[in-house]
Amino acid sequence: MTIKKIAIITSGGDAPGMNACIRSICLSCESEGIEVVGYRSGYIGLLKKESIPLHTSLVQNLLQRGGTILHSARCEKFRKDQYVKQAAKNLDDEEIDGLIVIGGNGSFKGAQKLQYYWDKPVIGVPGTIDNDIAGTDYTIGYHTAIQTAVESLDKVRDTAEAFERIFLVDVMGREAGFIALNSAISSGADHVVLPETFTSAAEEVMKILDKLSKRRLHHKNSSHIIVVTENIWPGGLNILQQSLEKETGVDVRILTLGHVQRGGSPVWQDRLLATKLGTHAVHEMIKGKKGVMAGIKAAIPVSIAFDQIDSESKKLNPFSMQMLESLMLLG
Ligand SMILES: Nc1ncnc2c1ncn2[C@@H]1O[C@H](COP(=O)(O)OP(=O)(O)O)[C@@H](O)[C@H]1O
Ligand SMILES: O=P(O)(O)OC[C@H]1O[C@](O)(COP(=O)(O)O)[C@@H](O)[C@@H]1O
Repeated sequence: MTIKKIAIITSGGDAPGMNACIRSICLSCESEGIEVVGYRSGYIGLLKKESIPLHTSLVQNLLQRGGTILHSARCEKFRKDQYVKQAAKNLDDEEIDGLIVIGGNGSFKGAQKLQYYWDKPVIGVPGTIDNDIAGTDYTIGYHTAIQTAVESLDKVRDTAEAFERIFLVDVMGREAGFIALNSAISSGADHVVLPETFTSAAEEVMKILDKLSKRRLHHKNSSHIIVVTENIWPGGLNILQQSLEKETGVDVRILTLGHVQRGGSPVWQDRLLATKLGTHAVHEMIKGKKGVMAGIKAAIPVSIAFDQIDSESKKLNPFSMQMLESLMLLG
């Protein structure tokens, strides 16, 4: 089948580098003589037929811009088959020959369903700060989110040190510890609470107290930074704050980094990844591939079928986890 016109959506949590990916898709299509449109706000735009032509003039200077010019959204309706069928019909009505979905795991579930009801190709590109998509080493936005977290953690260290305080810093990741683990290592944090290793609040408090007392043998009167993955602490971080204040007598403060981790100009790793994956997605579509994610393995673009993406298989790096245990005791 000849591809004459394709569409793009950005769906789920936005991530720095989504714009760079849109640019890459448009430029690759331009050189192949393919027309490109974008639907606004993910699957919502697809259902409302809200498309805009993406001329190459529109994507100039987009490489370095955070956010997504197409806007993003979570569309609950799309979980129902009737709406997926409606989207397939809308794409046919607009004579679209292929769809590229830039998003996370949820967006790919929608893309997989759409592929079931639509005979033209649907290709996913992993875009989420969480890096929680199996089958790809990295996702677009992940490196920028870590950079943002590390810059904040460095600043927190300055004020924590001045007051000899303990800081609990809440970072994003949904149910995955990739941002937490790597921002903790890169900022020299004293402890990290990860969903992958969390057992119970009581056990984690014991671990924290043990680390703090060992660290104090080396560094008296020092500050402590504890990075905690969001949504993990039963009852919220103020419960941990209270128990640490009680046990140590030290002032404990909480900082939630929140959505700043999703914003900002993408770092070079995300620009490069987004550019590679956007181009790869277009080339794969031209070759006739469908129902796949364009991912990256050892710096080489790969294609993985949606039904082969095993969400359990994406693990934190075991070397990093071991290293963290030994380094954190020394500061
Ligand atoms: N099981 C599903 N079936 C169909 N569509 C889904 C499904 N899960 C998620 N989606 C669609 O993908 C959107 C984004 O999913 P979400 O999990 O919020 O973000 P992300 O794609 O970043 O993981 C949802 O709002 C919905 O429109
Ligand atoms: O913007 P919202 O709806 O508050 O969502 C917050 C969630 O989105 C994320 O920032 C990104 O997650 P997804 O890319 O999977 O959507 C998570 O880290 C966080 O838990």
